[in-house]
Amino acid sequence: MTSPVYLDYAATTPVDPRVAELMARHLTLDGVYANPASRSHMPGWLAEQAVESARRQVADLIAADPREIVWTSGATEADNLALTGFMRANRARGRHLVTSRIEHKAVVDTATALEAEGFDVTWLTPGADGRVTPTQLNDAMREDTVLVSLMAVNNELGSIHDLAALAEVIHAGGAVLHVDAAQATGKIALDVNAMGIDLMSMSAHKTYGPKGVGALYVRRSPDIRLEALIHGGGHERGMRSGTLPTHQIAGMGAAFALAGDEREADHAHGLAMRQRFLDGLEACAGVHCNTALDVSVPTIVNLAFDDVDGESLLMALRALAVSTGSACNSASVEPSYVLKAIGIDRIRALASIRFSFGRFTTEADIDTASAELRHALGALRQ
Ligand SMILES: Cc1ncc(COP(=O)(O)O)c(C=O)c1O
Ligand code: FES
Repeated sequence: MTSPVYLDYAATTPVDPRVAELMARHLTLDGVYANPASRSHMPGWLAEQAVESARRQVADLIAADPREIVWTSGATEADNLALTGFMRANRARGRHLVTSRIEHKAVVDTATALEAEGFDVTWLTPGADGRVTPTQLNDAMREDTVLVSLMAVNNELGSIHDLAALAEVIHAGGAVLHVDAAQATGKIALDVNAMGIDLMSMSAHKTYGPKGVGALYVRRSPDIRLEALIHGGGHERGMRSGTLPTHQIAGMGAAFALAGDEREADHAHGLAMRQRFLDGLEACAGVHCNTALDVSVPTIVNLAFDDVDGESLLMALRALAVSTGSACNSASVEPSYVLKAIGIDRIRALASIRFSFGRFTTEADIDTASAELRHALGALRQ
């Protein structure tokens, strides 16, 4: 069996070969293998240098100061640290958190756990374009609102939030903005100061870096206080203990440096691939776009198909590696909570598929995808 055409970049991207090569050099005796916390010898200093240079590369992509970057195991941990760490540390100031119904489970489930801990959560329902508006947010703000968590780019739809406009409302209300940017790094320009972002979760593996590493941006001025969730040796200024995985971190740094250098080229490639894909489906009847293309990243297209069932369609599309929604929920037979939240009915949500592509997707991949789809739709509708 030939391997399927990979169109699930939103679940994870392949590691860029330039990144993989660098990571390998950080694992063995010939390279930077020591514990970066070891202060008593040169191998330790070299490892520390590698970590600090990666910290600068990550900070540079988002126009932050390297001292504002805290390494984590991924965006899930960064989301947990941002929400739980912030709400617990700021309990005395207020107990109200605002978020949306289309956040990733790492935010949704953390906010739900905080509700059980006695915090109060307002769940905003975005519009059909997958976006919360500043007016809507303004209406949800209260005296005791301390934190608002909204994602930069939605992982199922690709929709982009207008963070700068939302941040204005949040800061006017005296609260802090946390952004889940797992799907945004390398896709849209990010500048924490220009956009008014106070906390931001990032992940390496959505941006051509390795799985198992991420970071949380934590604003220093004004200083954001967080209560640590992982206690131990006091690494990362006490915010996240644990020996730093030098090779993972170096990989994330290199991947983020490439993301900055290649963002425009990646974007242009994404637009061309999306156009080719949609052109290839023009002859198909009963295809609806769940993604609001004009306000979304070009690399995620969520489509609904009339008169077919999603599971049968996925089965018929075995030549393509695609999914009905997020990888985490792909074992579920329930329709996506994200599609439901933007007002898509159950039947259509069940017959929806997310196509996501990226840096290494070729025209031939796209042509195979549209041909397979045309064929499967024809066969299933007969
Ligand atoms: C929007 C969003 N947030 C968080 C995550 C989780 O990131 P990680 O796999 O790094 O924990 C993902 C990816 O699955 C995501 O798409
Ligand atoms: S963590 Fe995002 S799909 Fe699972």
